[in-house]
Amino acid sequence: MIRLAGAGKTYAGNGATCTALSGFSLQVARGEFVAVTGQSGSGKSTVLNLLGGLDRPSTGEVWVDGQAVHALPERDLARWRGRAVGIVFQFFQLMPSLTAVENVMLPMDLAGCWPARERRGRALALLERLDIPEQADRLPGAMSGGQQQRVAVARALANAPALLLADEPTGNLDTRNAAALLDLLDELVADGQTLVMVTHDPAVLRRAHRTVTLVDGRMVDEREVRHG
Ligand SMILES: Nc1ncnc2c1ncn2[C@@H]1O[C@H](COP(=O)(O)OP(=O)(O)OP(=O)(O)O)[C@@H](O)[C@H]1O
Repeated sequence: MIRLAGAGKTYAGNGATCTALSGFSLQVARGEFVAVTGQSGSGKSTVLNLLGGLDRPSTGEVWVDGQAVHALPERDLARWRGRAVGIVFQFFQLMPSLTAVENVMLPMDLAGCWPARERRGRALALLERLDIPEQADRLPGAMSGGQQQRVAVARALANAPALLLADEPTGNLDTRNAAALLDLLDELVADGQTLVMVTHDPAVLRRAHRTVTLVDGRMVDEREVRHG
């Protein structure tokens, strides 16, 4: 259902070109959890950016849930992304002036996916799902990092995206909060959520169904993870 086929990304600037990704192919099944790893600069974020339509491939194709993302005109890309993809970042990136429930409602308001009268209830249900219903009316600045990241996951799920993307989501959390967040992400995957995560964290790699390793923009290893 998700497919990168021969995807490449080259950046041009100052007369030099930089190849961030080269001939990268990956298929992710519905409900699968794939972790992408590799050293700094190896191309991990580029993979995520292509899957999320935040960037376009220089070569190759990107398919998400039947949509040819590489072929979408610029004007349709942001709209598609808002409905089909949820993204969680290392530094949460919540709107500081909005409460937790308002942050979660924002993607619904922007995409117009759900009837206006249902959005607040849906956002509250997601905060409940992420075990932080009591944070609904608080501002991000008054929450711990772990709580903020849960709000960010709830926000990413607001439009029931076909694909959840996460870029080092535990990178700014302590061990206990990181483990709690990973438990919640495990539960979402067990419920059928497709997840692609960039990470350096060995604890995350052990939880994935499959890991993909990049070196200098190329896949050098792909392996199934044995569980239990
Ligand atoms: N906008 C850009 N312009 C020019 N070069 C870029 C751009 N974005 C990424 N690159 C280059 O592409 C390569 C891959 O970058 P990418 O961010 O995908 O790596 P990464 O594995 O995610 O790194 P990190 O772990 O440090 O986030 C790097 O050499 C980077 O410098």
